[in-house]
Amino acid sequence: MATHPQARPMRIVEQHRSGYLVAGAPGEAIAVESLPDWLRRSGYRKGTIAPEDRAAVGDWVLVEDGQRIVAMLPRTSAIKRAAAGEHYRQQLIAANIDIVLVVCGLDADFNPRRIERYLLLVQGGGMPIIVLTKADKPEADVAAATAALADVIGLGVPVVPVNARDVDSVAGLHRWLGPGVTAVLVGSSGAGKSTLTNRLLGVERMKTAEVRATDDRGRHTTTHRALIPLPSGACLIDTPGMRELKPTGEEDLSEGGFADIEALATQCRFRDCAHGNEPGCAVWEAVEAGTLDPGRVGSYLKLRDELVGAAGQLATRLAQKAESRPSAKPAPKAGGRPKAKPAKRGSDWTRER
Ligand SMILES: Nc1nc2c(ncn2[C@@H]2O[C@H](COP(=O)(O)OP(=O)(O)OP(=O)(O)O)[C@@H](O)[C@H]2O)c(=O)[nH]1
Ligand SMILES: [Zn+2]
Repeated sequence: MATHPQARPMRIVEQHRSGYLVAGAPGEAIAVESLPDWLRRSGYRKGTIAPEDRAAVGDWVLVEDGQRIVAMLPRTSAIKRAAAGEHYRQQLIAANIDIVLVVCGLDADFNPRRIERYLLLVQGGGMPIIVLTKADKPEADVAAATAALADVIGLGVPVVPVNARDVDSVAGLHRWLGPGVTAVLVGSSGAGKSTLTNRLLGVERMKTAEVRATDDRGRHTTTHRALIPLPSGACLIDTPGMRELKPTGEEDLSEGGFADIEALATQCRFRDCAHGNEPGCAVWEAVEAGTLDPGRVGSYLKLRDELVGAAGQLATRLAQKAESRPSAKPAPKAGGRPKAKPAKRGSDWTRER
């Protein structure tokens, strides 16, 4: 800010291929020019800015003359995902998030495994709160759902059953959505994210969230804004990118919804226990003792394998990046090493504790 005394801090409320919409106050949406570096195609070439280092919805930037981004301010948090495609890429979905509302319906969509997966994938992106929508439906069984989520609840994650169509019912969420708080919604299609957004906004349809944006060709397009100010003073981010999360390889299984299994794993006889059929596996012993749900172990192992795959791709990408650098600096350590334990299927269990 000292470098750009004329600039004003503004927040990214919408991201387009050609640029950004920013706001300095609720309701604003001003099209601004992006930093030239952010428009350049990223690759392994020297000097290109990685996609995760460019501004995303929720980022604060410095804007000069109300039309040009001149700098990005440091982030407090970020939610990333691995982008789809042949090459490993990270994609930043949203930045500066305090609260993650994991939305799941208490209907046929209810799936505690999916909730655990979301909890893992959004870690580091804010405090999670599980919102169980459709609690008003006859088939909704709040007690059974709460019981199925006992392990996650035990980790301190709040669970709030609501009727997302009812303003009074969602009012319980306001205690987490005070002024200055930024929340993001995740959950599968039909879970009730738009319905919940409308009730939190207190209006019908997402009309107030619609803006008329001018793109660089001067055309007007009506878009759904990604960052929506709520009457409570909080901001709600609802981006399509949140709807399909893939692990980046940087997630730490011990910090997500599987912290209890990771803690158990430290008790396994072999330090590199893959929790397959190794003797002395504390994880399977807990299943046999009836204190751990085998279904959770199954989804834990599946996610762990996905993480190992993603971590391998991430490491390859970082190595390529380091190689393409002219000054042969050593590869960056942070983030380069997969945090997920390698899945050593059928390892020879040599490293006994
Ligand atoms: N009875 C009842 N119906 C709900 C509730 N929440 C959502 N619905 C209904 O479920 C359907 C899907 O809700 P949406 O809000 O569109 O779901 P979404 O998560 O935004 O879905 P996508 O936009 O596809 O990601 C709509 O018909 C809603 O009216 C609820 O708490 N109770
Ligand atoms: Zn084990």
